[in-house]
Amino acid sequence: MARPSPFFHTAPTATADSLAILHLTRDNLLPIKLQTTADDGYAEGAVTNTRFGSFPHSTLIGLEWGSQVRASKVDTGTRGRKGKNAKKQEAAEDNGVAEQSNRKRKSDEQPEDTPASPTKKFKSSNGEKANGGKIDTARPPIEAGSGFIHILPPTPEAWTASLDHRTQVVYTPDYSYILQRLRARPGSAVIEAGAGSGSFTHAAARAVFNGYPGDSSKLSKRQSQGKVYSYEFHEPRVQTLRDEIRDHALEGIVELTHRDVCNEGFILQDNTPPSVDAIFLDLPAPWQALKHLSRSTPNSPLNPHSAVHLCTFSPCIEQVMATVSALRKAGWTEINMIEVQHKRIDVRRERVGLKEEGLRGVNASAASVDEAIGRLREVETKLSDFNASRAVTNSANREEITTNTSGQKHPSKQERLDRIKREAEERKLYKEGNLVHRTVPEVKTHTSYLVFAVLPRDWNEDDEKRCGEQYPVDDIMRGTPKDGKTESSASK
Ligand SMILES: C[S@@+](CC[C@H](N)C(=O)[O-])C[C@H]1O[C@@H](n2cnc3c(N)ncnc32)[C@H](O)[C@@H]1O
Repeated sequence: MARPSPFFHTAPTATADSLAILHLTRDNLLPIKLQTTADDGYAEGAVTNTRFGSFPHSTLIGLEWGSQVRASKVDTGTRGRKGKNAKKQEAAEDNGVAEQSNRKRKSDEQPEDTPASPTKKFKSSNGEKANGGKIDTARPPIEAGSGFIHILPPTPEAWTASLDHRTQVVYTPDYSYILQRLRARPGSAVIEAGAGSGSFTHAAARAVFNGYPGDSSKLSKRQSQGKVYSYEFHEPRVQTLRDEIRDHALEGIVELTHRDVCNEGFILQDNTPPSVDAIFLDLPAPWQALKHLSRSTPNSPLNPHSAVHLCTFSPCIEQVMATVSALRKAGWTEINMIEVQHKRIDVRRERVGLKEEGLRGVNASAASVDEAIGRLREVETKLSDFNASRAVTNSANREEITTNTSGQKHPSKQERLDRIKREAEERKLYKEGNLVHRTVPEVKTHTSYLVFAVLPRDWNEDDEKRCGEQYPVDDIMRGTPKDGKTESSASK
């Protein structure tokens, strides 16, 4: 029985030795492997350092997915006994992290308020730092109160948002649309070239997954094992993706081949061709690979029993034109081009008015003419009282409470802000204001043109004859199926 992939079978809680995604902010996610044993010298065991503080894995293991986790104070333990330089460097890192986390997030702030820091992300994506001495008994961690994160299960979407970018990647808005148009479903066989950073690979693997190799007894006779055939010609990328496929238990679902598909085609390592229903080409010159995607070439990688759906992903219109022209010449049909213009929509309550002065995330200008006039009157009265009384001559004391000729007490600005803050605690802020929505412009999606096409299955006179015998046209027109029953009697 194959080891289950965390992308297809997620335990209800985060377990040791499994992949988890730490959600730092909306655009900053960090993949880590949860460990029980420490190899980095922290007294608390394995620890992941983030800009929002340190997170011993013992505080993460066993949590339900989606839980909020507070940062902990960690003791560097044996890390402190390492070489002088390493010690210095680590101290600097620790100070940096602590300083950042204090500055960036008070314990009651939302992660979404803070912009992501891409430079930091992959430094800490390894999570744990250089090895120190092994620690067998981890010290219970103490809550630091400096920040928090959320722990998420691994999914292709979270992986895309957190993976180490070796290349431009295909983002979720694009690949969800592509996989749907390619009709990728459990049991499909899909070609993907080039595999690059493996973003599309994970999404495609989930789309086609219907069991592990060796479990074929669970499939019906008509079902085949879903599979992604990935190709990449850049050797270091192949090696990194191969390691990830192994770590994520996707071997058997994803078959990665180191090959230049434009020159060498889609033959697998064992010199056999795959037999696929769908093809996704994310290459600089996809039209050069089309000559290998014909039904007539020897060792054709196309499934002879079904129509084949194709998508190419190109950043410029010249590439699209070259691809479309090659597709037409090669007999592909239903050729069309799509550009996914994904927009993230921010929906929130917008509160406007003077009673919002000093509160966060509001527009504290007057909400109506009446409110503006009221405030002007207040200022006028205060000014005339001030001039009349001449009680305070020093401009620095103007904001102080004074008893004036009108007999009124004018609160200082600080008193007004304190009052507004007190009153806000009593208000149901989530219900107030106008519900507004705006598109967020900076959604991460590599805008490209998607060209789709379909290559129908080959059809000859024998196929026509066989089909005619199986579904006689005259009988169908008379409403008499092959077994002699009329449609109405058959449906009774
Ligand atoms: C934009 S990246 C693909 C990103 C990938 N789809 C993802 O979602 O992470 C393009 C990849 O195609 C690879 N490539 C370019 N020409 C190729 C060829 N002829 N055969 C195989 N791979 C190729 C490049 O090395 C690069 O890694």
